[in-house]
Amino acid sequence: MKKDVEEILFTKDEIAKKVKEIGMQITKDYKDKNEILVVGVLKGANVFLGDLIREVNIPVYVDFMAVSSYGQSTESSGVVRIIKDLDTDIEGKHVIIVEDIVDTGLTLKYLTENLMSRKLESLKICALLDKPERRKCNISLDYIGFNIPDKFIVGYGIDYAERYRNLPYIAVLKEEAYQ
Ligand SMILES: O=P(O)(O)OC[C@H]1O[C@H](OP(=O)(O)OP(=O)(O)O)[C@H](O)[C@@H]1O
Ligand code: HPA
Ligand SMILES: [Mg+2]
Repeated sequence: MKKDVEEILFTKDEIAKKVKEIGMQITKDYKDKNEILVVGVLKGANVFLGDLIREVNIPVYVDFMAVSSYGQSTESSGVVRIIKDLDTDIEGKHVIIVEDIVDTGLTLKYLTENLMSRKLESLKICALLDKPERRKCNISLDYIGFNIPDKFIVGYGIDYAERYRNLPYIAVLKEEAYQ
């Protein structure tokens, strides 16, 4: 796995520091609410969500949606498929969508429109990584960890063709690894 890595963008410690900061900010912003519901977007956001909720110091409920648009490619198919919907009714809830990466933005556009139709109390978006150069639609992010350049990255939950999710850091993949 490591031989396929061109460059480490963020180390394990840098990620942990950033996740802690985001967790503190969420705690502050929602301190007057009884609870929040965090919706993780599987599979990529799984690792980030696991670390993030342990840095939030108010009652957190967790649910997941699974969507996919990249499959075996480094380019979005443009078609977002729901593979698993939420288990719970989110009407009246304060919801935060937790994403690993925002690239074209198509996944989040689809998800926000879908969740907004369920009459929730409030909706915010938290993404660890933002690749703004590649955006194909307009979405506003409430919590962002790092801005990244227009390169295909892996690690800390994020895959290429289902591989590299278990790298503890976030890295740029060598081109030959996916050609
Ligand atoms: O902004 P976009 O261009 O839509 O890309 C971002 C989405 O793409 C990845 O998911 P993917 O479809 O690869 O599924 P996965 O999380 O199971 O890897 C990533 O985890 C985001 O959910
Ligand atoms: O840079 C990326 N890497 C892996 N998966 C992704 N999905 C959107 N962008 C990316
Ligand atoms: Mg993927």
